Amino acid sequence: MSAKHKLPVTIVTGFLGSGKTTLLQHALRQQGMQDTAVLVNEFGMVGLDHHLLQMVEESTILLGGGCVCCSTRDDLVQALTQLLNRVQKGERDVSKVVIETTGLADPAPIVFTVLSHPVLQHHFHIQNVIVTVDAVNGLFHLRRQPESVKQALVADKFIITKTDLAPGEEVKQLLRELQVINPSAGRHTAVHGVIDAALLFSPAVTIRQRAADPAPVFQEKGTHVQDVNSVSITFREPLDWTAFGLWLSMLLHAKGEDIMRVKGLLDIGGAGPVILNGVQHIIHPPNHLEAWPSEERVSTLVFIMRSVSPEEILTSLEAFQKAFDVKHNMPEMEILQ
Ligand SMILES: Nc1nc2c(ncn2[C@@H]2O[C@H](COP(=O)(O)OP(=O)(O)OP(=O)(O)O)[C@@H](O)[C@H]2O)c(=O)[nH]1
Repeated sequence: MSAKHKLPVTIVTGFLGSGKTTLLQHALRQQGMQDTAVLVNEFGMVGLDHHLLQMVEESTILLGGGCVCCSTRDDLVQALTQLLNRVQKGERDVSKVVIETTGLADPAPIVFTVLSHPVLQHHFHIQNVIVTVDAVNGLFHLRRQPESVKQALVADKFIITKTDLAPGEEVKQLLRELQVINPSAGRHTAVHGVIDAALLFSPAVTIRQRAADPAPVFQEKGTHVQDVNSVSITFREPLDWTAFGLWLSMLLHAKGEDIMRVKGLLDIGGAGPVILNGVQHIIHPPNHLEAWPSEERVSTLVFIMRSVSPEEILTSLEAFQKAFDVKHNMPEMEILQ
């Protein structure tokens, strides 16, 4: 396959909760995006993003649990190889591929995998590395979370999200820091994911040799997850939304900086679930879905945190239930990773 016939791959990365899924949901609905194959990778075994993306792109593939940059590159190879087979047999029309990474991924190994794999390198090329940066938490993440800096370093385009929630001066400061870290990357803003897909997916002009360098890939393999915990809590009966909200607010108030991400698909008694989205201490307005994505109607809550143990979360929940006499709803906990 000649270079010009290789399928373009766009990697969408960005720190936890910075708006990757929101950006893609919006982009995939636009004209010219119909033949896009989407691969989603999530930290922790419970994937929720693919449910959201499936609403716009029915063939969204969820890569296995863990982080695509260190533990599941084989999954990535497998998923791309399978996709290639289907395209070659004429079973699928695909004009581009999008890989949404976890919020903790180092995108360099993903780029390296595509560029160096003996089969993939002949059929795919990396067109763009898009990095979403949350205007509210971006500076904090760049200073505290090494993964956030690694993502910024390989960006072809920064998409600054949530500028509706951040003061203009903070946004300017964030832009200045990004300029210092990676002056060659383009910088754009998107509120609630609204951006022209043509601009988002236009080929990057930056040079990628740096990201394709294999050396850091193996040195850094897996290191970022060392002090990160992830836990999934399920409830088999509908939740009391008010009591639940109170508990979560109290928990985030106490541990705000160390709980990096909360995501939930919650049964609060309606026809469909509520999607809960928290980033650091901010809980975004919940999204009510009309129907459940699968037959099982179970509330799932996923926490990703640094320096907080899964047991602390469960103990806090149980203490709250006891103190407020919340009946039923005994949680089941599964420690991920
Ligand atoms: N106000 C506001 N909220 C936003 C914006 N972009 C995203 N959000 C909200 O931020 C939350 C997290 O967004 P996601 O798109 O799930 O973020 P993500 O990067 O895919 O999250 P992970 O996959 O967990 O890393 C959701 O509640 C979004 O609705 C924005 O520009 N403005």
